[in-house]
Amino acid sequence: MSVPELIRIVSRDSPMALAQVERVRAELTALHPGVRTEVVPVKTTGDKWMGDLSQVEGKGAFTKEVDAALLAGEADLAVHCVKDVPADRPLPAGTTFAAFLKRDDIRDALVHPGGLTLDELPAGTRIGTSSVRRVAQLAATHPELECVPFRGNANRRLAKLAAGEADALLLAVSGLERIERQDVISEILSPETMMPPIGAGILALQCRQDDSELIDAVSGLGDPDTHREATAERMFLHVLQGHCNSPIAGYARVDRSGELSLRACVFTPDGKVRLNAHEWAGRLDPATLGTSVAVALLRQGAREIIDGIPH
Ligand SMILES: NCc1[nH]cc(CCC(=O)O)c1CC(=O)O
Repeated sequence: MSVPELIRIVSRDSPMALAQVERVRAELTALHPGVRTEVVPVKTTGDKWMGDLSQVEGKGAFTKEVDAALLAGEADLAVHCVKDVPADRPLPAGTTFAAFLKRDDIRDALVHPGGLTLDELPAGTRIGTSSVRRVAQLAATHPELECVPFRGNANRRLAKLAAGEADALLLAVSGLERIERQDVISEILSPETMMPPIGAGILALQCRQDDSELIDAVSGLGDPDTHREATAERMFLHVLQGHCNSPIAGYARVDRSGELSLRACVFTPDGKVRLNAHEWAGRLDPATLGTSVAVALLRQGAREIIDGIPH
C-alpha cells in the first residue's frame, strides 16, 4: 500500500478536539511508521458563538469550517465527533467517511463539586446545560432541578462551573476522558437514566472522496462494530429529520454475539412525552435498522412532536 508522506489533519482547536487529533496521530503512526502528520487547527462558528445555536446555522456549526479546509485542500484528513456531524443531510459533496474509530464511553456524567449524585441534588440545584436532550430528560426524571443555558467547550464549562455560574454540569464521559478530567465526575449516568446522543463517543475520519491513497491508508484505523453502530444511528437521524431544538436520543450496540440493536427516543422539550423504540437488526443491514427504528417513532407521532418545537 502506498501511504502519503505527509497527512495534514484539520480539526476544531478546542483542547478536546486537539486530544482527539493526538489519538489519530498515534494510531496512524502505529499503523504506518514513518508517516508525517501536521495539525491544522480551525475555529468554528460553534466555538465562537456563545448564544443559542439555532440562531447561527445550528447543526453544522462545529463542522462547517473544518469541511471547508478539507475541500479547499488546506488539509487532507478531518477528525470529527460523529455527534457533531449533521445527519439530516448528506456529508458535504466531495467528502466521505474513511473510518470510524473504536467507540469510547457513550454515557453522560454528572459533575458536582460537592460529589453528590443526581438523586441526591437538592431542589433548585442549577444544572448548566444547553442541550435540549439533557434538559428534556432531566425535566422528566428530576423536575425539581433547574437547567441554566451553558455553552462553550468542556474546559470552559468546567471553568464557568468553578466560577459559580451553575451548581453542577452534565458532560460526556468520553469528552472528560479526552481532556483528562475524569477526576471531576461525581456520577456516571446509565444510558437508561440519560439516553446519549446519536454518535456519542465516536470519532470519524473524513477525507476528500477522490483521495483514494489516503482513504486506503486510514481505513485500517476503523473499527467494524463501531462502523455498524454509527451507520444505524446516523440513518435513524437522517430518516427522522430532526432540527437543532429537537430532543432526540439513542444508541446502537453490537452485543457479544455480534447482534446489532438500536434503541432511540424522541421527547417533548418538557420531557412529558417520550416515544421509545428498540429493535434488533436480525437480517437487516445497519442502515435499514436505522430506518426501521425511525419509522417506528414516526408511527408514534414523532413528526408532530419535532415539527411542533420552535426552531
Ligand atoms: N457538543 C460538544 C461535544 N461534542 C462531542 C462531545 C463529547 C464527546 C463525544 O461524544 O464524542 C461533546 C461534549 C459533551 O457533550 O459533553
